[in-house]
Amino acid sequence: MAGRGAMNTADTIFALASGGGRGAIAVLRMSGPAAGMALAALAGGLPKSRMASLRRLRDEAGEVLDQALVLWFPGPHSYTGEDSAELHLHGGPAVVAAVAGALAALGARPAEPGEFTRRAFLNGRMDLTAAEGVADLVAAETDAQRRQALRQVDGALATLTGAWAGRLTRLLAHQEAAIEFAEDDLPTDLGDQARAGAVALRAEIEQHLADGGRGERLREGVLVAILGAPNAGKSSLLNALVGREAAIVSARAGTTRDVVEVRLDLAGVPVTLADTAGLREAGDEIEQEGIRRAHRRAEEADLVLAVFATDAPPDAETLAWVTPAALVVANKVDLRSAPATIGGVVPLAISARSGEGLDALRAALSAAAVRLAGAGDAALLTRPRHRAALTEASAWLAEAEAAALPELGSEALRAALRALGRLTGQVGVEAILDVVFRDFCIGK
Ligand SMILES: Nc1nc2c(ncn2[C@@H]2O[C@H](COP(=O)(O)OP(=O)(O)OP(=O)(O)O)[C@@H](O)[C@H]2O)c(=O)[nH]1
Ligand SMILES: [K+]
Ligand SMILES: [Mg+2]
Repeated sequence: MAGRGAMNTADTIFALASGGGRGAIAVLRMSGPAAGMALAALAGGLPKSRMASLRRLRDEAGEVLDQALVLWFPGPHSYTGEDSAELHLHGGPAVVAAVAGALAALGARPAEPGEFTRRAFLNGRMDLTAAEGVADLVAAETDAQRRQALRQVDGALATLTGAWAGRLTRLLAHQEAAIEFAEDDLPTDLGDQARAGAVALRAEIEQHLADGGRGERLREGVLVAILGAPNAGKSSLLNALVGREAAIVSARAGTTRDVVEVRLDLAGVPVTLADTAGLREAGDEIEQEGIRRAHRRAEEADLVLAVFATDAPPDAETLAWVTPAALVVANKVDLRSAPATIGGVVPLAISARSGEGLDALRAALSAAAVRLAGAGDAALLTRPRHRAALTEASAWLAEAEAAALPELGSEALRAALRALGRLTGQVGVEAILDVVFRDFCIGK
């Protein structure tokens, strides 16, 4: 066993690559050493490479299972790097089940989630960040997410990391040379050069680390918590923003208890909008639990939307959440005009009932979402794993800069290089493979 993957790559695997359920066409893909044999057995011979051919598929008993387009991708120039095939079947569940049964009878086994891409990585067809990008692309719900994932598939993060690793390798060479020359008692500034290079490189890495977590947030979605006193109109506002009655609205204070969450696409950024229980001291046990949940969600939120109603004075509980980072809303301007400021902030004047001011609020929310998550067009870190690797590389560079002896500096530079290698999957891969591929879907 090569040690790079826990699953046996001697197996030939297959999986439905298109979505489950009934569809016009279902794509079954397979990969592995027996893919050619299995395809030939099913289709009565191997078709031309990478050309779609219409074939009758038969099982071992000779029964026709379907008429399908079949594609043959001999390795190593395939997605996985192995011999692979695709069967474009009629999309009925019985057809898919019959063909899957025939493949199993030929010795292939159902693939694990992410196993195709895992094999592509193991066979050097892509680096780890590109593999992660594939998972993100499949999961992308919005334009900005799609752009970010595609950039990562295209190698934006790997290219950046590779360039840093190249520079580090040169620094290391300088440092090693400095050690050699020092033994020969020759004066040299190679060590100083290496040190200066480390300083510059660390500054660049730190700049990327200081990205405000935008890439990660775009992957996960931005969380916006709607807070306010009972009856401020939080649930009405949520409903108005999503255009449906997602939350119960009533004239009774304390209507909302559980947190009600809806998903919105704002300027290509996925946003979860959380409606919460109105903040107040009074109320029964259930309402108090609701208020605790409101506070918890607000603490977790990337953005707080503080809602006040023009027909009541601003309440202290909600005012406590008004910060320069919060969006402040004065609702019910159809009843009374909005105050100039609330808690020192100019509020957005809206009416959840008449719709006044909602476009401006939507624009403000979109701008905040893009500020928090980016638009998907930079080579950003998209996972905690990336951040951890770069943080470690930066720490080792700092160590190299401070090293009292050139030998210690060399050691630290080498450690920094290893940290960068972990990001793209060149080093230490055993420990992270399962983490990376666990959130893939089956068939990818
Ligand atoms: N006139 C007017 N009434 C509104 C507006 N928005 C909400 N209301 C009314 O205010 C009352 C409370 O609205 P909700 O949306 O339930 O308020 P809430 O903040 O979710 O209340 P809780 O869930 O109890 O905390 C309802 O009777 C709404 O119809 C508005 O813009 N103008
Ligand atoms: K209410
Ligand atoms: Mg409510």
